[in-house]
Amino acid sequence: MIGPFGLTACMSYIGISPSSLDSSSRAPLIDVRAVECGYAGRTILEGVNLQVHRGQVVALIGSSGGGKTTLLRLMSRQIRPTRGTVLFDGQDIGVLDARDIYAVRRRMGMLFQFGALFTDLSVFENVAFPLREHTRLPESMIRDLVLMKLNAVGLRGARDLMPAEISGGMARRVALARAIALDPELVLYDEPFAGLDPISLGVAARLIRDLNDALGLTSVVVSHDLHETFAIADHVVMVANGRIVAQGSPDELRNSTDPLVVQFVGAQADGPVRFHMAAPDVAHDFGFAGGQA
Ligand SMILES: Nc1ncnc2c1ncn2[C@@H]1O[C@H](COP(=O)(O)OP(=O)(O)OP(=O)(O)O)[C@@H](O)[C@H]1O
Repeated sequence: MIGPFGLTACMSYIGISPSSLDSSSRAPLIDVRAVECGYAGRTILEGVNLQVHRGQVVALIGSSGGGKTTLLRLMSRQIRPTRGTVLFDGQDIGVLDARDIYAVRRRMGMLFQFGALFTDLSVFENVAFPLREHTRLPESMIRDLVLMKLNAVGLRGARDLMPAEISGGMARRVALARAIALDPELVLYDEPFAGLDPISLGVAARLIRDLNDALGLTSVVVSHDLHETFAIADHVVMVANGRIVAQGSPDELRNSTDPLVVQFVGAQADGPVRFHMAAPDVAHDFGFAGGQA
């Protein structure tokens, strides 16, 4: 009989080290050091230092366009820093070759913005997909693992449904089951609550926390929903204008007097966080003389 979430035996059977269960290790799982990066020569993040400790739920918050998703992309080596290093479990992932980065990514689960399910596959097959892609497990083991993951998100009973037959909140939970199918050590979530009603949102948030603790995961969650995020995070990191401008426990951020934090947590449009993206002069764009904007 296999337990509710998956066993060490299953993990080693599919070749994954259950090292996340080793709480004796004090080195951070993710260590972002003095990183600078950007797209097409445009610098987005600058001087970013961030440690994600094992077992924690870390929330990345901040205004739109501040660089939160870019930070997740760095952690999963979808992009490389132009300066500085990103260490995963002590390894500089910026210098790994394709084979090694593939091995590292197997230790990460990702639920990226609007991470859609495959519409022509059942709920069961969606969760089975990474197991079929990345392992050679026998069908009976795949079945047990898929049902365990679906059970963990409360949807074992939905296994035969198609994505079109389930709600948005349920689809997000199936995507979560799929993200943890390979028993990752780290799960990266990009706006996992986007578009959910308040009840589904609360359920999804609680699930992220519970799965994190039950499976010995480490989670990084980008979210605009401060209420739910503060309720589940151990550590909150605020990213604005390409820099980390504040970090601490949810209470520390709530009680902060830093104008940037106060502006964001208090949802004020005006303040130190730029509302406008850098753009040509207003007078230039609208064709009138300077000084009249
Ligand atoms: N693939 C890309 N190519 C070029 N520029 C990009 C790319 N992805 C993001 N950017 C730019 O990088 C900046 C940071 O984007 P990013 O998506 O990291 O911000 P964010 O904080 O996650 O925003 P949001 O909360 O709106 O998702 C933005 O100015 C964005 O336009």
